[in-house]
Amino acid sequence: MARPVIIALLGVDGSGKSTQARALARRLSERGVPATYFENAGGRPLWNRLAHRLGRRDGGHLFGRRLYPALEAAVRWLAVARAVAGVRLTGRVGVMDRWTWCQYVIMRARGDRGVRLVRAAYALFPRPDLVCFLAVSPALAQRRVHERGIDTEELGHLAALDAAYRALPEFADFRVLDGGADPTAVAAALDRLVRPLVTSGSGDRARRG
Ligand SMILES: Cc1cn([C@H]2C[C@H](O)[C@@H](COP(=O)(O)OP(=O)(O)O)O2)c(=O)[nH]c1=O
Repeated sequence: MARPVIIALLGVDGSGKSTQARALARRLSERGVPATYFENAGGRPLWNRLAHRLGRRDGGHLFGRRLYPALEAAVRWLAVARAVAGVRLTGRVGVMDRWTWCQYVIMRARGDRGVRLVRAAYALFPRPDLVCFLAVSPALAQRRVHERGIDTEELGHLAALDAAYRALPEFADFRVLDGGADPTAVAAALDRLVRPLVTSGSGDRARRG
């Protein structure tokens, strides 16, 4: 059985990952390349809702600065494991909204300890065949998050996330797309990068090189 293709979209909150990843999975499936969208979240909205209910500011405030990142990393580990199992069992292309790096980045941006430990725990996950970083200015990201109306983001935090992505040792291997561009242009750019990896009628990888 051929190893299924995994495509990951990364970027700060509001960069358009979810919108673009969902649309990409849909386009691929419509074109005869069965694809599934996976949201590899760390459960932050859930933790925050729980915290608000218990009268705390957010998940970090409720669980503390050591336990909260561990909980978030564990939830994301489970999500990524489920996504990897999903594509391996079905052979479908996996379009990943976030990947392991998002956890390291959020921990670095918050100044959490334990990134090396989390990296070790995530080391068993495969490297996606294509990783796209949707680059947006913190101001645009903040505006989009605000308009989405689910949560809010500090400008400084968005800038710290962006910097943490760019500081990743793997960043040079990511394909950087202008996430602030018109969504149809972003989708077209994604399609151009994805096309050589997939063959119509199957989720199998079109072998490169
Ligand atoms: C991609 C995109 C999203 N949006 C909106 C849709 C969402 O309400 C919000 C955030 O997009 P979303 O795809 O949810 O971003 P992320 O998953 O990276 O957090 O911005 C735009 O207004 N313009 C765009 O080009």
